[in-house]
Amino acid sequence: MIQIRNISKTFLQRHQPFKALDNINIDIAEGDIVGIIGSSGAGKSTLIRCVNLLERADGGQILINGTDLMLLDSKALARQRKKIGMIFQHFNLLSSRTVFDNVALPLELDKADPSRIEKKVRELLKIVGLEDKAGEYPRSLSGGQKQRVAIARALANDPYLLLCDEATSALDPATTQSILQLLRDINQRLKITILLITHEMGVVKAICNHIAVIDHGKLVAKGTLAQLLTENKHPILQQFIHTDNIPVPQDLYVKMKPGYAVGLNPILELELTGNISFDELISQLQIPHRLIRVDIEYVGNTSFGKILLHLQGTGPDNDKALQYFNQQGIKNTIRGYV
Ligand SMILES: Nc1ncnc2c1ncn2[C@@H]1O[C@H](COP(=O)(O)OP(=O)(O)OP(=O)(O)O)[C@@H](O)[C@H]1O
Repeated sequence: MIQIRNISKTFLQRHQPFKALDNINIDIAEGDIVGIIGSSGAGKSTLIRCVNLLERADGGQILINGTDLMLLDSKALARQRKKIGMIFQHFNLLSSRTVFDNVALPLELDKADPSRIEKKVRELLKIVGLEDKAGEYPRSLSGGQKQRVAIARALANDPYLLLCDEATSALDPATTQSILQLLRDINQRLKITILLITHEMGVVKAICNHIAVIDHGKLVAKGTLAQLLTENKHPILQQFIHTDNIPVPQDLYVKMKPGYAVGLNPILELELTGNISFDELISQLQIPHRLIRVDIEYVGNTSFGKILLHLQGTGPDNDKALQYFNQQGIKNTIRGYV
């Protein structure tokens, strides 16, 4: 269990104190993947650096299974730090060392014997899928491969916690997915708790069980993604929900009329914001209809996103359906009539 307790951090900016973190409290359970999100300058990097004391907070506690890292002397802190791995946006590999030697570095610093280093590095390279790259130099690797090397290096001392500072921000979407998959595997297979910071909502949606939202140095929300989307309306969370209108397909668009006329049926855009699941909505909609487009995501037992629907019941039936949506608090917009 990792407990971040009352962590504040003040920097001097042009001789003036600036509070980058203001009394942050977060609990991280063993085996969790926690994402810290927030806009640029919110304090994410500062917070993650306070966790392994790369940055020393003004006050507060960083409790790891009850031990407060802030109170340790430098020797004891160094011992604890070995058990906290960290990866960065720009990988931070040593260009003069091969892949093998980059991964071996923490073990060499720890004065491990060569046979143990050999065995451990081979094992780590296998975990990250780079067994065949041991002798290469970082310059000949892709961004994703470099991050894999950095992950292997971060795992060298068998950490219980992995800190990821914008670890996928320099990678393309496909590579991002593969690195996230690797992080998920590591979390599950090696039982390593992960604390990551990101400004990419996709990253959080892909792997985090819990989320903390930081804004101007303050913790403004925390919980599961589903909880945050349903209970907390902080503007930063709205980015999770699709806001663009769904385009009406061309064949319907050309026939669409702006107002009701006898024989026409409404084309509706519905917005699901977590209060009802898509499956439940469809099962409750007991009138003829056609789903034109569904752009939703499942988060836990709820659904978020938009649906374009052509109601095809009788006039009164269509009205009843609209009434039902309103009663359920489902935002609905009539885009036109066909
Ligand atoms: N060493 C420092 N000296 C002075 N101010 C600093 C220092 N480090 C960070 N800050 C300030 O603290 C605030 C938070 O910075 P931080 O890097 O933690 O934000 P962030 O949320 O990680 O942003 P980004 O996503 O852009 O990296 C910023 O206003 C930054 O200018």
